Amino acid sequence: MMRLPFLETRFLNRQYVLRGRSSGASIYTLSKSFQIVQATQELDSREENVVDTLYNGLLSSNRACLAQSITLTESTHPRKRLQARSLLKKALQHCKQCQEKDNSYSFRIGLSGPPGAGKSTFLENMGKFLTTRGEKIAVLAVDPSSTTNGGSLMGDKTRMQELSRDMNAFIRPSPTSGHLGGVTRSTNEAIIMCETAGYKTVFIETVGVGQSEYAVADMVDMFVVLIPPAGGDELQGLKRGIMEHSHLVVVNKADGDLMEAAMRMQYEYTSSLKFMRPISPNWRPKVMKVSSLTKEGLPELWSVMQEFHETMLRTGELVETRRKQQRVWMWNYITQHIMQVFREDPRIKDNICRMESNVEQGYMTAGEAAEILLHHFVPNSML
Ligand SMILES: Nc1nc2c(ncn2[C@@H]2O[C@H](COP(=O)(O)OP(=O)(O)OP(=O)(O)O)[C@@H](O)[C@H]2O)c(=O)[nH]1
Repeated sequence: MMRLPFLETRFLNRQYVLRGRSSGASIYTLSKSFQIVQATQELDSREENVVDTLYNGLLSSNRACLAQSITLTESTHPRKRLQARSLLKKALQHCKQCQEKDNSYSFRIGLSGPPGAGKSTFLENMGKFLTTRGEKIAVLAVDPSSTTNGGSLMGDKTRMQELSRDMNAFIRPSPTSGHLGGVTRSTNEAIIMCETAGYKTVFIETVGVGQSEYAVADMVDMFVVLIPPAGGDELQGLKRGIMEHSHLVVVNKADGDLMEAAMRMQYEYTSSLKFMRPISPNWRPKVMKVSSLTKEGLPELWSVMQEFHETMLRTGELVETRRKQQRVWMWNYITQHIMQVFREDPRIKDNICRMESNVEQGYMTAGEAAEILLHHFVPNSML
């Protein structure tokens, strides 16, 4: 047994100690059979107190505790990660008990749409509509662009001002750092925290309609795309992707001079549905139009959303989809993390470019280059 600061490492037969991040934030043992065990250590009594206070705060729906709990899950500090894990375990147990007791499942809704489609206005007014009916709603923003430009587009603006003052609403801007994997992981965990705090309707909002936005589709029950009535060529090109991923397309700004264009858009999208494979065996995607400004169509839209939730619960599809999603995410995180460790490994880093060039120029097959790199990484592996 070998001791490392903060972490206890278990050595199985042939294992290699790897630094998970350049900051040395986490240390992993990698076994011969590629089994990865993240070393852990018990929480001390102060840390346990922190976790208990946050958990009790969540149960009493304390918004400050909810915000702190989410911040904890976003931390990459090893001690904080340990606390986050302990808190998440309690939170998950609580959610599971609620589900088993009265089959009460939260409703996770992904909302995407190009900039300017009216997402903030929509969430502000839909949110108010729901909170006045006594619902508790959470809005979590995910800004995939923040992972490449280091800043959050959505965090910069003051959005949903009225809703943010509403005691029945909780709004959280996007985490501003980390790679997409990190951001989506934080969002997954933030959803659990919100649900533990009694926010039974959780909106996950992303800017844009592209590949990274569709990642959000894999963490929600219902994926909704909000589009403006006149989308131009760009939106036209994305139409197929939008239709393939969405349970519901909402044409916003169906008011005043834009009403006619909104109707045309609704018709066009409805027609193209005929040529699409249904996204679910129990639900046929719908195209609706609303005005977030005048609030027209919002109650009808909510009825359809509820119909979806009820159908998915009744048929068991919601539970089944969530199970699949969790499995997929687990492997996504593992893959992302291993790739990061691999690329940053000093034995690999300097050789990557050379191997890529060898492969590109035909001096080596892709398989051979991969084998060489993997041998540097796990010298005794049976490749
Ligand atoms: N006429 C009309 N205008 C709307 C409606 N909803 C939003 N808008 C306007 O559209 C513009 C963009 O609205 P936002 O809510 O900021 O849009 P967004 O999608 O959140 O934009 P980003 O934050 O840039 O992604 C604003 O000027 C809104 O007033 C609507 O239903 N009807």
